[in-house]
Amino acid sequence: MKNNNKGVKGTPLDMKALQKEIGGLVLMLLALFLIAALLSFHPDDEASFGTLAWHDIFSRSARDVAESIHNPFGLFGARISAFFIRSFLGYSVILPLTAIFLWGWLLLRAKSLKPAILFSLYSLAFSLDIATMFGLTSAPFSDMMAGAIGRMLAEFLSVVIGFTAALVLLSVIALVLTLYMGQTALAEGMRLVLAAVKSSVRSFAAFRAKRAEKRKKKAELQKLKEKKREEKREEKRKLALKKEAQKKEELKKQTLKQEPESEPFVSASAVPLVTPVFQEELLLPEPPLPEPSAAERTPLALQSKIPGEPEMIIHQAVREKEADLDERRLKVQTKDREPYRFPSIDLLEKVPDDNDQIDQQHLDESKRKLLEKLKIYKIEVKRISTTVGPRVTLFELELEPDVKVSRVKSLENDLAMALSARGIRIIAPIPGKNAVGVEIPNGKPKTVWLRSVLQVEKFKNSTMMLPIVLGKTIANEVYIADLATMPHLLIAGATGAGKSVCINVIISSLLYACSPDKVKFVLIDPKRVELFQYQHLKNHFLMRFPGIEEQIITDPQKAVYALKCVVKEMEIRYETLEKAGVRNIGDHNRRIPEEALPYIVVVIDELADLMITAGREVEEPIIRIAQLARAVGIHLIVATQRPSVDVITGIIKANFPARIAFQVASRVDSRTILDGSGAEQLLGNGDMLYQPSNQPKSMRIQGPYVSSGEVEEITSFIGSQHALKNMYVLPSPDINKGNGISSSGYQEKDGKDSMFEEAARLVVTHQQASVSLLQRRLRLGFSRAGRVMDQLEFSGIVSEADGSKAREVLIQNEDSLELLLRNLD
Ligand SMILES: Nc1ncnc2c1ncn2[C@@H]1O[C@H](COP(=O)(O)OP(=O)(O)OP(=O)(O)O)[C@@H](O)[C@H]1O
Repeated sequence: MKNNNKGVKGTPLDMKALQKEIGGLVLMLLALFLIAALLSFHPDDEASFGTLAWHDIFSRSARDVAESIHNPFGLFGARISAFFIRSFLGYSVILPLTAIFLWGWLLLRAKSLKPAILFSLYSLAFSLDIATMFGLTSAPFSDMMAGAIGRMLAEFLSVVIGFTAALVLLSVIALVLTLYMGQTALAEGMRLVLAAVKSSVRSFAAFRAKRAEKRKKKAELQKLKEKKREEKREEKRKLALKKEAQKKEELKKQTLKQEPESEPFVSASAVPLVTPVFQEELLLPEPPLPEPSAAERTPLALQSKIPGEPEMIIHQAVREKEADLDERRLKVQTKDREPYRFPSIDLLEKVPDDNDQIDQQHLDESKRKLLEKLKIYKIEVKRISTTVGPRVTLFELELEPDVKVSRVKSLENDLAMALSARGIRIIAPIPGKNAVGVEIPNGKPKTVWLRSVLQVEKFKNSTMMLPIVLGKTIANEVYIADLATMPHLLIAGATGAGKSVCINVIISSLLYACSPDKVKFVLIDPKRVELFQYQHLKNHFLMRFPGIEEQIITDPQKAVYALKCVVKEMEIRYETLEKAGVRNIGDHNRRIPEEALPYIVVVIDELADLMITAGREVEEPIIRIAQLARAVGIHLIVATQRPSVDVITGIIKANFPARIAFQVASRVDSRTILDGSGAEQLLGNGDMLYQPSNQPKSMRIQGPYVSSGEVEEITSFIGSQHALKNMYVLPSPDINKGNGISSSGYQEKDGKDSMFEEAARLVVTHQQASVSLLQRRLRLGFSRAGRVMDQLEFSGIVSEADGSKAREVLIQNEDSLELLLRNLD
């Protein structure tokens, strides 16, 4: 017989109800998420994810972009809200989203869906009406209320029935909807929504209370277990002590039996043991630490072993093979048949005689304090090995198997206090090793001189394209990186920490390694004082810019121009490579050596100064170069003393995988630069953490020191030579045609957007220069409209952007505009 049990769980009917409930809950949560993301819309987020496609949302670059996102729902929330506001119905979409919530609620409660259908229709009609109304107006916030659909409908209506009739019609529709439908559907809908919200809040509160109760119970259970375990341990200990005492007693009896006539002598081990404390008191003191003799101090790779302490192995410092740089061919002939001489190494000051002796006393002292502190926290160390670097010593601690690595990491501040030293850094664990690293500053820090790191075989025989010496690692190894593979470098750190010295070292390395045919520099120095010494390089290494005299750029507006010239050069180079049928500059130069292209190194010493004055205008070309220039041999070195997210924006960071952090004020600053802490513990004076683009962890390096006197010597030596006949002039961003790599996909004419002239006429007719006007009237996307506005500014049609103030239209009437457009042609 068939059982018709409708109410029993597990029947098909019940499953259906469950599915509906789950569906309802999902709809409610989705609606709440979308509403919250929409209300958290932040206009700056669009700039951050501007170049990130939807499908890149899980990529590595997305993680960096996500850091600069203001929307609390992250990248996804930011994109969704921007989609609703820009491409859909603007904020008016909130009503249809509320309708989704209502659907969910009614499904969950298994109620009739009629009110939801009514409310959906009403909300859709009402939001379309409102969005179109805002689309008709040009109030500052109207763009955000209308969205693309509202603007499109407004445009259509104003063409078909005119602006006034459209406004009247829409107002009447809104009134009718509010008065008639509103009384029924809206009232009902709102009542239900309110009921749903109240009930959700109540359920959530109940859920939280339940969880708190559960947690409390769990904690009590844990305590009970711990107590029992402790009791068991105590019992075991007592038993062991009892056994030990019995053993001793027996031993004593035997001894007394064997030596009845001997002198009464009480040895420490023969004393009957009553308590473990007594036993500890009777232990003989450890022999005093032997003073290290002079002979012990000198050899490297020695071992120290103090009874009761883990043995210490001192690693031998790497001895770099020296080489005389002046032995190579110093005189070469440039492409335009001018002789060129490389600077001699003798232009750098002689390195003071520095002995390699290890400060053994400081080493032992640091080790003792370190172990003492670890002992307090019950962290047992099996073995220690040390490597003495130029500024810090690395203690590698091999821990007992049961010690957690994270415990040592949490002691960073306590250890710093115990050793009364700044600059203690804990690496837990050391990558690839079963050990924790503790870096402790040396008692007597050593300066690493530029001459000493250039005079090595590694540099002399380097096959790198653009070798730059970054300094010495903790093992005293000279570290050379290839700028050509980096391919761009971000340098950040507090003022006075060593950024400028580092830039001088990098440029000097390149001057010692490359001829003027191989590398050229674009130097941008908004601080005006850092790079002026390189003026001497103007006839050999510095790029020229069309229309401006200066070769070292200090003015922010000229910096934007110079960067745009570099972007143009990059585009032309792409065309050249395409024509030659090669993939990168290396292949091109090998295939057509007579037309070899020089590498271009763009140095910006103080990005913050540029970002403050030129903002997005400067960010845009930097990002374009950073994203595309690697294959064509253009490399950026950007330094800043302000490691904040408004200077190192997510998108800049995403495109500079190789970074150097000098000492910074806080952990937050360190994170901004390196995505991890550590730079706040650095010592200044060239002590850096270098994050290579191809490795997950940063490494500590001591940067070399080069004085401004030495830089002056090198540059004036080069400047005193015959000027090159053919100087490299960058193309003007506007004059040259062609755009081989236009990533935006829109047509360009003479470097300008195809809508440029129409946009110019529009802003002059309306005497209003806003990006939203261009978006609305010319149906351009947000970023394209922004670019067109930049072109209008560059052609002198509108003023430059000034914070929140609207731009001014600089051309008063259409006749003057036509004249200007003809001249631009
Ligand atoms: N590698 C180094 N070795 C030894 N001392 C150094 C090193 N680098 C920098 N210093 C010392 O620190 C001082 C400041 O360095 P530098 O001018 O490079 O700092 P900065 O970070 O560029 O500062 P700012 O942002 O104010 O320009 C130098 O004058 C020098 O005395």
